[in-house]
Amino acid sequence: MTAAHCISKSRTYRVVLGKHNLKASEPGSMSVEIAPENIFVHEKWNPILVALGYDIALMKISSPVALSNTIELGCIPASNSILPNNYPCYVTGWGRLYTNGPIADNLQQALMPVVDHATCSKLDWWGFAVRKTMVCAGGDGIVAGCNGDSGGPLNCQATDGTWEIHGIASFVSSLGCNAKKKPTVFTRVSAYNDWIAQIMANN
Ligand SMILES: CC(C)C[C@H](NC(=O)C(F)(F)F)C(=O)N[N@@+](C)(CC(=O)Nc1ccc(C(C)C)cc1)Cc1ccccc1
Repeated sequence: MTAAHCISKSRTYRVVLGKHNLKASEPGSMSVEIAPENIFVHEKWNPILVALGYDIALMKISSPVALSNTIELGCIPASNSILPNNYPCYVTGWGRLYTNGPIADNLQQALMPVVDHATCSKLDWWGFAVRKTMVCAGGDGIVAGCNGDSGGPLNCQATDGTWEIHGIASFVSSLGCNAKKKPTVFTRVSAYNDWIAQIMANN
């Protein structure tokens, strides 16, 4: 699962599993080529109307993957589950370490509390650019996702200890990744359970 805005017709993709340092060869990792017909971008995604949402895509891995201590599953949340304001989640990714900075070699993680829709859609926050099909996190003016984190997960631990992927990194402010009152905006995965199920059932 990734962001629709990461997918372009002119590129081919491979999924790399179990990675930590992108510059090292790591025994616990493996990579899988993805054929174009196995990439499913939400049909309502519009790259010039990012604010409408639908920034979600799925890739089907053709061969089974062995789970290990470096390759584990993240769970899809229950349909329409909404996390409360300040719920602790973590953004992870190899995106820029700060606005216009270098991308990370090692996978980074950052604690970013959820910002509820009521707050995130305030006029001096994201206003109408954020929909209920999105989830916001961060916005403290310090910690944020940044470009290159696109398509990455917002990881939130459920009360039973399982890790759920509540968000797919969609956008940050052009004023700067960690602009105050501009939390990182994620596609809310729990808004797309039916679409995900339909794609998986038909492919
Ligand atoms: C490709 C765009 C549509 C989404 C892209 N997303 C990301 O970088 C992500 F957050 F997912 F990691 C982004 O935010 N790109 N920026 C280029 C910013 C951007 O385009 N943001 C944005 C914000 C809102 C909207 C719509 C919802 C009004 C569109 C784009 C990153 C950036 C930020 C600061 C300095 C330099 C680069």
